[in-house]
Amino acid sequence: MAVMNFGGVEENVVTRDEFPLSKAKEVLKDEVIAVIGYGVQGPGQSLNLRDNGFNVIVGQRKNSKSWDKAVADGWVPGKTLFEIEEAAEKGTIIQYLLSDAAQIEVWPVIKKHLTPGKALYFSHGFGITYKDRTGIIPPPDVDVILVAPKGSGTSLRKMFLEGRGLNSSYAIFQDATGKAYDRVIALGIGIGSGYLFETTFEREVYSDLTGERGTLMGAIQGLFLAQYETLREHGHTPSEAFNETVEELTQSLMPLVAEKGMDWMYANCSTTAQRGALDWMGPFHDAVKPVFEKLYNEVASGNEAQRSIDSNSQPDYREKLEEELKALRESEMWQTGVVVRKLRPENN
Ligand SMILES: NC(=O)C1=CN([C@@H]2O[C@H](COP(=O)(O)OP(=O)(O)OC[C@H]3O[C@@H](n4cnc5c(N)ncnc54)[C@H](O)[C@@H]3O)[C@@H](O)[C@H]2O)C=CC1
Ligand SMILES: CC(=O)[C@](C)(O)C(=O)O
Ligand SMILES: [Mg+2]
Ligand SMILES: [Mg+2]
Repeated sequence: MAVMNFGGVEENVVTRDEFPLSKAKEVLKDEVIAVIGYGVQGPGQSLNLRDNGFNVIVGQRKNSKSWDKAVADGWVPGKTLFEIEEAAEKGTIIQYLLSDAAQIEVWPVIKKHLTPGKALYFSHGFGITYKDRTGIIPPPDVDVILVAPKGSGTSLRKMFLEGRGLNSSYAIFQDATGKAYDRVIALGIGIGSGYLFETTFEREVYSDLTGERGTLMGAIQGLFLAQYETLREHGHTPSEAFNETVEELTQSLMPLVAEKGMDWMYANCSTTAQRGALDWMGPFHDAVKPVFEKLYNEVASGNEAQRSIDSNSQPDYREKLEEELKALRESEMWQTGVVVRKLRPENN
């Protein structure tokens, strides 16, 4: 484990140099890794593990779209693809990658097969941290570990195929065997993480729920829409409003931020833009800070988790989500986006 200085604060990180794939394979050579669930993280993690040469099987409900997808991805029924219970029985490491709500429902089945010495692996601190609400309380004689890729399972797979690596956090909740550290890091490297940074189950879920509701997904749409509406209400055309809100950000400016940070992006814009951005970042910060504070409190109190459990436990929750996504997709702003994307020269 390396101690690295992040802007003046020291943290533990594990890199591939220090814990190479060969070491990960040695650590896990006698393990059967059962990846339970084949939604978004399941495919990314299991395919990367398989391509990296680990002994991995998939557990998924039969007669589901995800089962058919697993077959299409080369998992073989009866050999490497099983019903959830059978996979849980065969696995010495159980990667619990059902949706967080489904994890509650299926828990009794998984628990039954958590015999001494096995490891239970999560990619979210949700089930364990909110145990009073999820009922997920593992037996004391198994390792309980976490690797949380910081991005979509789709990106985890895509970046792996490009020879890159998404970073992940890792945590140990319970070390029953004395092998939890080696197991968690080996799995983190095996699924294709670029590097791993240390956390706890609680800090992972609090930061993750805040991030996705905040800047990563919720806040960004709120911000985009507020600016788009303002421009439209003042007579600007859809293409002008969209380009000035979304397209320029994703195509030109965010890649500069990704490359060398915010000051670098600023420095590559006009001095007029720099003056204005430096003046207006304060008021925007002050306007949204109270919303972030409220959001964090809702996460830490468990209210957000409860809302997500309640809505995801409805039988028609997928249909309802799809309806809301459809409304987003059909809004003027995102319909404008469809046309704008088509106009990118590389897309035609
Ligand atoms: N989606 C992502 O990229 C990320 C997800 N995570 C975490 O990874 C875990 C898995 O998340 P996703 O891949 O998004 O899950 P998902 O929502 O795509 O669902 C995974 C699987 O659960 C199965 N499933 C749903 N309800 C079921 C039920 N009642 N009984 C049996 N199976 C059922 C589905 O068939 C699907 O294959 C969660 O803990 C999530 O928070 C962490 C980082 C990113
Ligand atoms: C992709 C990811 O890490 C999220 C946004 O936290 C999630 O899908 O839960
Ligand atoms: Mg996340
Ligand atoms: Mg999340």
